Order: sequence, then structure tokens, then C-alpha cells
Amino acid sequence: MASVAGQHTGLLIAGVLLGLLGVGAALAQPWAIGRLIEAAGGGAPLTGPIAQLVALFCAGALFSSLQAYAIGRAGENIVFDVRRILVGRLLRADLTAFGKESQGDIFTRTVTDTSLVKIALSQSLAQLIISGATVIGGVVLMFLIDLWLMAITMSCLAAASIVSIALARKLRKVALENRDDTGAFAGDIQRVLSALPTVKASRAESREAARIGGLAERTRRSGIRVNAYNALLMPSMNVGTQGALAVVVGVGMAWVARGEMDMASLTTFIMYLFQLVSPLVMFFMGVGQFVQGRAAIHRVDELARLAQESDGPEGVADPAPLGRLARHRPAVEFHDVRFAYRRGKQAEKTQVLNGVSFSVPARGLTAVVGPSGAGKTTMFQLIERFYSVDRGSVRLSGHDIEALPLDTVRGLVGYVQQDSAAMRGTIRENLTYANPHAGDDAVREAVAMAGLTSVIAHLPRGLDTELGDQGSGLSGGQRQRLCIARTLLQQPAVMLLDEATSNLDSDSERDFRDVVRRISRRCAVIAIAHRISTVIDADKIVVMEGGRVRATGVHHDLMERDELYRRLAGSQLLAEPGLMPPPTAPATAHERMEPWTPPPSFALGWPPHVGLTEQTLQLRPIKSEEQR
Ligand SMILES: Nc1ncnc2c1ncn2[C@@H]1O[C@H](COP(=O)(O)OP(=O)(O)OP(=O)(O)O)[C@@H](O)[C@H]1O
Repeated sequence: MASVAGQHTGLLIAGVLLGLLGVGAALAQPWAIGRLIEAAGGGAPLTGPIAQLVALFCAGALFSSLQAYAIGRAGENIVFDVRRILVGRLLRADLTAFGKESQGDIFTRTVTDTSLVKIALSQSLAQLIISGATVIGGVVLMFLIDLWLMAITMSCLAAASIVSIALARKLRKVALENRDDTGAFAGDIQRVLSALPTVKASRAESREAARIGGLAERTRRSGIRVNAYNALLMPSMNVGTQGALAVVVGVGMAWVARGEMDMASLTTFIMYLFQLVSPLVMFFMGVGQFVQGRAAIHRVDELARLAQESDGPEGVADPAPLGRLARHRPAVEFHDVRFAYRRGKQAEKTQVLNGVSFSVPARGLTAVVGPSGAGKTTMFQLIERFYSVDRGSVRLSGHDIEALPLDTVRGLVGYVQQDSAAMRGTIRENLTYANPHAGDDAVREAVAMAGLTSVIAHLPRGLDTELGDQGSGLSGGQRQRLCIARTLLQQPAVMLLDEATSNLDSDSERDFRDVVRRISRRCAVIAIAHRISTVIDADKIVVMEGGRVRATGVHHDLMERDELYRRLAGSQLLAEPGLMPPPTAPATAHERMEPWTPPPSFALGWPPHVGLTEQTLQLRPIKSEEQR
């Protein structure tokens, strides 16, 4: 953060210098008033002293407004740079590190904390320097007027400063707590709002309102503590200056009465003392703001240090020759890949892949099947290099992906995810997201290939129809086809389809299978499929179980020799009768799926069936039209 502020030191220094010129003009004003009193007392002409005074007033006003403009501008520049850097780092963050952070807290740090950083690094820093200079200048001039009066003033101010410094220390601590509480509150709001339908369906509104209310209450309490220390900071200084003023007026008037001091000097001294009050208060307000800003700087710095994706080692092989993948080499190879996710702040390991090896030809359809949790999606995430393998290697056309630039890897690999990721924006923007330069013809072709032409034709604004958050405004199946069209527009060399047809109806799925066939003549298609129809005519099938490749082959071959495949295929056949020839060998008792019969009473703590009575349904009488 300091380095960002360092890039704007020119403007900051200009602002501070202008402020110091304003300080000079302000400090000269009591002196000019003293001269005016002397001239009036001595019967001398007043035009000169009055002109001096007016010139000082005007110069003071001009310099302080120029200073405010320069410092404000530097502040905006600093916050702009901090946000630009943060957003860049967030978008390139390593997914493991990113997954440990709460998204709401990230949002608070990026939006609110950066605003506090702006105030701390520009306004309050300048305020500290300028009001500090005013105080020092005033103190020196007051020393020159009268040493003893100044000594009295200093002792009152020193006592007040000790209290204020102790308060500022406490303020920093509670400000940090308050920033963290605000982040936790925002994090929970984000968690709930992103799953609002689930919250409603689970009737969890009251529970969530209470939980978030608790976090809001914690934020309120720490906010009140911040406020309390802030509220004590200024009065502690005010009491010091007011005490000093009372003593100075009393002692000074006694000295004037005894003839030991002249009235002009006492008036000038008192004016300096008055002038000291506001900068002193501003100084300690600046301390308060800076201290709160430091808490924000700490949080923003922490976020900026989020681990980043590595873009491959220095001196990587030139990615250009990869272009379309060579036909004679496998498009993707896994060599004894081991991988574990790291969860939470403690980075506890979840071992997922335990030595996976297989290869995918450069053309054709490779289907990946296996029970839930076998590690199929994880494999795709490793091909996209969202995570790095712990051991072994993943190769693209013979090149270890760790040695390729990320941009090359992700340009070559197109990924249609399990949860179709559509975004707020028009359908066209969603379609061309991975290839913003795609022309209209290409868009039309991709839309047709994904079976979206008639869907889009029925929308009021066609391709320019706006979608809501997460692509709301389209059905699940339509969103999925949108993502497929987007990936097609990317023209990848390897296309990953993660259960991409799970949301398609049978007709659309049949059409889509034809599309996949056509695409697979041009590139390598790897499809995670739960439907047998997707895998039955795949060129290669990889069967996964428990983080290992259990078998590879084609359908008929696997039906003969792999129990798990036979079982998976059998269960799928139930959903899609007539698609598959009968198994070559009768299933053993062990392999056969047991039909599910409901237990006599529910075993998971459900009450036995009591029937839906008015009482259990908590029915209320329906009001008639008139009652309403
Ligand atoms: N981000 C993550 N952090 C920690 N563990 C994860 C993460 N994602 C997945 N896992 C774990 O990794 C294992 C494999 O998950 P994966 O999604 O790869 O399975 P899958 O075979 O695709 O399953 P499904 O067919 O149900 O989608 C699971 O046990 C899961 O709990």
C-alpha cells in the first residue's frame, strides 16, 4: 500500500506545500493584528496594516482551497490504483487461497476499506502534517512572545496529549475489530442472498435473520466503541487548550496590570492560542482517522497478498506451436496424478486423486464415468489448471501444463461446467464472453449447434435480451445450452463437458449428441456423463472409482469385463429403456441393484406417518371476499 501512495507523492507533496503556505498565512494573521493594534494605539496610519491583513486572509483562503483540491485528487488517484491492483489480484487469485476467504468480506475490503485507505493516506495524512505544522509554528511564535506564558500553555497541552495518545491507541484496536465485524456481517449477507431460494425453501428466514442480526449487533457494538473513543479524543484536547486559555488570560492580565507585559503582546499571544485550538483538534481528529485508516490498510494489504496463480516458470516453451493440437499425440494425458484439496484456514487435506493415469486422443469423444465423488470434476479442474497437481503431471499435446502459460492452457481448453455459469448481461455478451471478437455468423452457428435458435427467437429482444444474476431469466437447460454455445465459440482444442447434458430433455439431448459427435471430429471432447446415451458410442470410456482409473475401453468391452461399469450402465438403462443391448453376462447377486423398499417407519428420526390433518398443516380458515 505504501508503494501505491509513493506513486502519488508528487501531488501529495504539492498539496502539503500549499497547505504549509496556508499555515504561514494563517500564522502571520495574529502578528498583523498585533501591528494593527499598535498602529491604532500609536495614532499611525492604518491602511498599511489593514492591507497586510486582507492580503493574508486572501492568501490563506486560496492556499487552503488549492491544498484541499490537490490532496483530494491524490486521494482519488490512490484509491483508484489500490482498487485496480486489488481487482487484478483477486481475478488472478489461486482458487485454493480464494476459497478460504468469505466473498462478502472480500467485497467489504475492496469497496469500503479502500475508501478508508483513501482518507488515511491523503486527507488525514495531510491534515496531520498541516495542522502539526500550524501547531509547531504557533508554539514557536508564542515562545518568542513570552517564554513563561508558553511554558504554562505547554504543560496544559502536554497533559491533554498524553491522554489523547492513549485514547488513539485504543481507537486503533477497536477500529480493527469494527472493520473485521463489518466484513463478517457482509460475508453472511452475501452467503444468504446468494442462496435465497434455499433459505426460503428451508423456512430459514427467521434463523438467518437472527444470525445476521447477531453479527449486525456485534458490528454496532464495536462501532459504538469506535465512536466513544473518537468522541473522547477531541474533548480531551479541548479541555487542555481551554485550561491553558484560562490560565494565560488570568496570569497575562495580572502582568499587564503590573506593567510587565504590553496589551498588544498579550492579545497576539491569546490569538495564537485561539488559533492553536482548531489545528490541535484537527490534528487529533486526523490521528483518529489515520488510525482507523491503518486498520483498513492492514485488511487491504492482507487481501492484496492473496496467493496468485503462477503463470508457468520463466522461459516456458513457446505456446504458439500448440495451436490446433497435433493429431498424432494424445490431446490430454494424466501421468500418475495425485491431488488433494486444502480446506479452511488450516489447509486440511482432502485426498481426491490417488495416482490417475490415462490418455485422451486428439480427436473423438472420451467419456468419463464413475460414482459420485470419484474425482471426475476434479480431473477437469486440473486440466484447466485451476489447481496444481501434488504429484505426477497433466500434459496437453505432450507438454506439461505447468510449463505452459495459463492463457495458452485456458485458450486451448473449453469448459462447460456442472453448474452452468451464466452471468448478468445480455445473451450476446454471455455467448461471446470467451471470444469477444466472434462475428454474428459464428454466434448464429454456435447458437444453432447448441439448439438455442428457437429459444432465442422467442425472446422479446433476441440476443440482446438481458439476463439477471447467474443468468436468471432462462431455464436450467437453456442456461446449460448457452454455456455450451459459449464454449463452442471459443473453438477449443479440448472441450470438457461436465454432465453438460444433465439439464437437456431427451430430444435436445439427442440433437446435442449429434453436435458433440460433429465437434469431436474437430477436437478432443471429454464428457463426464451420467447418462448411458452420452457414453454408449464414445470412442473411449474412462471408468473412475475412489480417485483412481479403474478401467478404460469401449462400451461393449467394458460391459464384459468391468463390474462397476456394468452396474452404472444398468442403473442408467432404467432411465433410458431400449438404448442398450442386454448385458452379455447375467449380473451376479452382488452386482444387482437392490430395489428400494420403504422401511416400516422412517429411520432418520422422522415421525411415523401421522397423516396430514388440519392440525399438522396448521390450516387457518380462508377469509371470504367480504372479510378480505
Ligand atoms: N473445492 C473443494 N474443496 C475440498 N474438497 C472438494 C472440493 N471439491 C470437491 N471436493 C471433494 O473431492 C471429491 C471429488 O469431488 P468431484 O467433484 O471431483 O467428484 P465427481 O466424481 O465429479 O462427483 P459428482 O459425480 O458427484 O459430480 C469429493 O469427495 C468432494 O467432497
